[in-house]
Formats: sequence, structure tokens, C-alpha cells
Amino acid sequence: MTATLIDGKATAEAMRESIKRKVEVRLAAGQRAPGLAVILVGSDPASEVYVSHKRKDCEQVGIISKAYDLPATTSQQELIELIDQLNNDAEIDGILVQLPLPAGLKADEILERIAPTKDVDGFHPFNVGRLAQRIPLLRPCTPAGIVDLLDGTGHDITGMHAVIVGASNIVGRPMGLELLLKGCTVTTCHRFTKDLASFVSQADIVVVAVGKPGIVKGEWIKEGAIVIDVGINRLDNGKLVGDVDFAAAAERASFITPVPGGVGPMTRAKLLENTLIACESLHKA
Ligand SMILES: Nc1nc(=O)c2c([nH]1)NC[C@@H]1CN(c3ccc(C(=O)N[C@@H](CCC(=O)O)C(=O)O)cc3)C=[N+]21
Repeated sequence: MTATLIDGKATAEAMRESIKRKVEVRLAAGQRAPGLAVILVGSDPASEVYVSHKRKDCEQVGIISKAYDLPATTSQQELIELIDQLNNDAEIDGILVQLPLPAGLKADEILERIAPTKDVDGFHPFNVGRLAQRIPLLRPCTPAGIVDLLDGTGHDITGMHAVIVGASNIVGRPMGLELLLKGCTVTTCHRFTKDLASFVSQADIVVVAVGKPGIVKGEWIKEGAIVIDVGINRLDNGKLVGDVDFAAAAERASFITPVPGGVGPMTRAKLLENTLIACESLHKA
């Protein structure tokens, strides 16, 4: 079998076009544009690139993005005060604090300070709890984007065995909750899992979110499985690769996401969608 590529870039572009039209409808009806506050603390080069992409995405669809570029010396208290101010700002529908934060800042406390109705990353314990109880409000962008890509394959994934590799708060754990909601049987593997290969080889769907190139070998993939690669690893030669041994996995999979051009663009599109949802149904102003 040679896999069909799942085109995240094209799917994300279509989603942005749809969001753009919805924003235009708002404006035509005399309503304000959605507003997203993007907070970047310090000057991590990768974060600066990601944040600039998010701002460009907003511009494309007519979402007003407000940049808060703070020095690495920003204190916990200063950041909390900014979030309180944005929580109370009627023009702001979404608040994104770019991760990772500089050492010394307590990310958990900061993310929990964001009003759950403005938590467009879906990282707040309230939103994670809503998803866990099958009443999602704002859904974490990467897992929600992956569900859209799976839906886009045209296959009913109900009853499939999904194996997730990686148990982070931002991808692996919410991914498990999303796939449970879709009726999958979910196995989550992590750093203490014994015999990772034996789990992956039983999967109808494999989602890999570890951040280590080649952690999943092509020969582990069951014939016909769907492979979703969340990893984004910059090699010394400058090449961007995922976590899955792509060429060998594509020989066996039915569908596979490329890196770049797979999950990453969908994560960004879902952020815009969450901002529009927050604006339209959570902050009616
Ligand atoms: N509060 C917060 N929310 C996030 O969602 C968040 C974050 N912090 N910190 C960092 C990670 C990483 N992340 C990416 C999203 C899209 C691409 C993406 O679009 N990647 C392109 C390639 C981009 C390139 O060339 O570097 C692709 O895969 O095709 C990458 C990485 C969001 N994150």
C-alpha cells in the first residue's frame, strides 16, 4: 500500500476562507471584528516565528490581533495583571500566551488565569474538563484539527483502535479525549510504556506527538493504518521532519500527514476558528 497524503495545508486554507467569510458577514451586519491578544514573553527565535505566523493568519481572515511583546524579565504578577486586563477587555475574544514561557514564570498559574471563555488554546482546566465530560466548549487546537483531518479522509473512525504516542497536556491527553468522543478505543503510550512497537502495530490510527525524529518506525505501522504525525523537528541540515519514519510508514499506511504541511497548519487554523467561536457565541458584544 502507498498512503494518500492528508493535505493539512489545503484543509487549513479552506478553513481560513470560511472563517474570513463569516467575519465579513459580521462586519456587514455592523458587528465588530473578532479580537485576539497574542502574548509573547522573551525572544525565543522559534516562538517569534510562530507568533508572526499567527498574526499573519489573523490578518488574512479579518481577525484583529493585538501583540503584547514582553521582555523576558516580566514578572509573574505583571503577566497576571495583563491577563486580568484582557479578560475584562470587551474588544478581546481570545487570549493566547505563547509557550514555552521563560524559566521562572509559572505557566500553569498563568493559563488558569485566562477567562475560560477567552481560552482559545483550550488549555484551561475548565475547557479540558468540559472535553473530558463530553461537553466541549473551546477545544485544544491541535487535537481538534486532527479530528477534522480524520473526518476529511471520509472514513468513519467509530470503533477504531487509536494509539497515541505522547501524553502531554497540549496534545496527547486532549487527543485521547477527542478520540474517545469519536468512539475510538484509545491507548495512550508515553515515556514509561514498555514495548512501544507492540502497541503501535495494533493501531488503526496512530497519533505521534513526542518531538523525537524517528521514534516511530515505518515497520511498526499496521497495513492500512492512518498515521498522524504531530512532531516538528528541525534537523541540523535545516530540514523539518516529524516523529515518524515517513517514507517507510507511507509504504504501509492508508493515509499519512506530511511534515511540514500536515498537522501544523491545522493547529493555526483552529486557533482562528476558536477565536471566531469565542466572539460569536461566548462574547456577544
Ligand atoms: N500557547 C501556545 N499555543 C500553541 O498552539 C503553540 C504554542 N503555544 N507554542 C508552540 C507550539 C507549536 N505550534 C505550532 C503550530 C503550527 C505550526 C506550523 O504551522 N508548522 C508548519 C511549518 C512551520 C515552519 O516552517 O516552521 C507545518 O507543520 O507545516 C508549528 C508549530 C503551536 N504551538
